[in-house]
Amino acid sequence: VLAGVSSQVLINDSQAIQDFLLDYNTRAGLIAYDLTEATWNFNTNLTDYNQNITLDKQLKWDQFLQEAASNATGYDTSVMSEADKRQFHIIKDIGISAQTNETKLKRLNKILSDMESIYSTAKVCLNSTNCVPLDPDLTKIMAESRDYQLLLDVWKGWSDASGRKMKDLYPEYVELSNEAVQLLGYTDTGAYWRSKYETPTFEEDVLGLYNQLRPLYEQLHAYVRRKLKAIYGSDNFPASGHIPAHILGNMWAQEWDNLIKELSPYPKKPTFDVTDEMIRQNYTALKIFQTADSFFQSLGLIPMPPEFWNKSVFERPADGREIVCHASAWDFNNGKDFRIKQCTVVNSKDFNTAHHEMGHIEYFLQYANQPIAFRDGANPGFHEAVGDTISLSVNTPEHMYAIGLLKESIEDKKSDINYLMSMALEKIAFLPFGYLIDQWRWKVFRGDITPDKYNEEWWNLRCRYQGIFPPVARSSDDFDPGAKYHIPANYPYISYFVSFVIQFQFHKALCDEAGYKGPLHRCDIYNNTKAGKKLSDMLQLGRSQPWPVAMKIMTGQTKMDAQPLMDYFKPLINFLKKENGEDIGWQPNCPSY
Ligand SMILES: CC(=O)N[C@@H](CC(=O)O)C(=O)NC[C@H](CC1(C(=O)N[C@@H](Cc2ccc(O)cc2)C(=O)O)CCCC1)C(=O)O
Ligand SMILES: [Zn+2]
Repeated sequence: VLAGVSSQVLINDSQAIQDFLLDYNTRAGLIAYDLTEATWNFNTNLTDYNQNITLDKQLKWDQFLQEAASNATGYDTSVMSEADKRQFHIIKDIGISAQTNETKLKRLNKILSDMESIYSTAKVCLNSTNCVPLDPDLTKIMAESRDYQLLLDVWKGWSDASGRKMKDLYPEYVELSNEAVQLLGYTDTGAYWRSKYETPTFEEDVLGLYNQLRPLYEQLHAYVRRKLKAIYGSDNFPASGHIPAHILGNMWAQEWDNLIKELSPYPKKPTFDVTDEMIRQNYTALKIFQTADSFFQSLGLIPMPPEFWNKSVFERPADGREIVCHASAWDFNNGKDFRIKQCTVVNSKDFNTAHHEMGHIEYFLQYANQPIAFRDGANPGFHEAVGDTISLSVNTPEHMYAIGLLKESIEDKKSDINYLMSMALEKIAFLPFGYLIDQWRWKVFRGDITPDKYNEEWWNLRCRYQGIFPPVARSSDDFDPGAKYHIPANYPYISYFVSFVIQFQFHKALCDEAGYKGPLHRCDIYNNTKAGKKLSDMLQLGRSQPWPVAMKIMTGQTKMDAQPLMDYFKPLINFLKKENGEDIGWQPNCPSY
């Protein structure tokens, strides 16, 4: 007997198609608002009560998506416009919400919620009475301490308090997530995540970009290694050439700009770190966001709306409640309510983070009139690049001088090198980290890395790509990937690697549009509404077109291109090549103890 082939007649009436889309957008907006509100309440007050409400709303949202995706298959896309075809495709492409087995879906959502809670409430006891969280305490120690052993205790303590606690949840998550996306025809979760780029050669493209940029990282790594050897003594540095993972000013060694005072090539010249001046001028968290908002407005972009100022959380609440301190930007899907949650500390790092988060909000605002299916970045890297592109202008000595956070701008070549070094310690240092996180996860989702090898393979990638190594032997009970927010929070990460490349393309494009002629690293598009218009023309598209269309609107061409980044840092790389000579590189494998 033939399997019951449903010979359903596809609906091809144009009015019926428009009615479906209108109904979807209306209902999706309301249900998404409910879920976002509940998730916000939970993230800003991590109680079981709030978790249960959030999980209940999540299930309702998943079931709505399943129903809409199922109904959408009843329509004949061959009679539709390209735009409507694209909407229907996205409406059907519902990811892990596709899991129709309610028990499995609830278990998957519970595991994800629990992993993020474990991370966000983890604490390290510095002594028998003082146990402190990552934000701001451990972050501050990792940034400011130069005590090798204290840094080691905090680094190990954090991994024990976070990653170890979720070790057994992760394999279960992987299995349930893969099973869900396989219902949509994806081979595994990594394939589903990569499909957001709509680029068949995406993995090769990012590998190509990484290989192009690797020489810049090798030069920076060699310079920093030599400087740190002088500080900590060469005993702690193995012959393999790796740097201990805990002495780079950051819990994950992903950005090294907290070491600028020790690493500045010309210590007698300014380092352009504005933290002290911000404190001297009594900057508050609110003033940081007002300053960011005024830059966006100077470009003619949309100002932060009243709800943003009334409902955002700009500081860790003082009432002792547990919250998710990891910064984030929220779109409540009603065209009016947009918020940032950030446990802001008054320093230059959080000043930049505020611009990064506001970049997300500006994107939300610019595409608010798009149908819900199109309210997303042209690709996930675009969403991450908006705020950072603005920050490339904001961080210039010229701009910091213009807003009174620097008493002087750059007056000579040495200061210029110091500035490029401070930017390289954030942008070049990040590249291998931004690349490797999802190399690990894509392999885990594919089954190329099994649970018994999770931690070993994590460190093989960290040793190989970052040229760092774990300062204490790792045990089979460790789960160091879980010590990095985006793993328990289930955020794809390659979007940041893409962003760190394309933000320099965007910066160059906007500087060209503004008629700027000087070196790229000194360009500040402040007050330039012509550049602002080019940016908003791209942002308004949201995800309504494939990202090469958005890239062409911004840069005149359709590809990711590392050249603007390499041009930006050229003077520094020349300096480093002279400084480093032949003392560069490291063995691919981790050093043995
Ligand atoms: C509702 C919701 O969750 N929304 C999403 C946004 C969206 O998808 O709409 C969101 O808010 N994600 C949070 C995440 C926070 C930050 C982050 O995690 N950054 C990476 C990498 C990095 C490092 C340096 C840098 O300059 C830029 C990025 C890290 O710190 O490792 C913390 C500091 C900066 C950005 C973010 O904003 O991307
Ligand atoms: Zn972001």
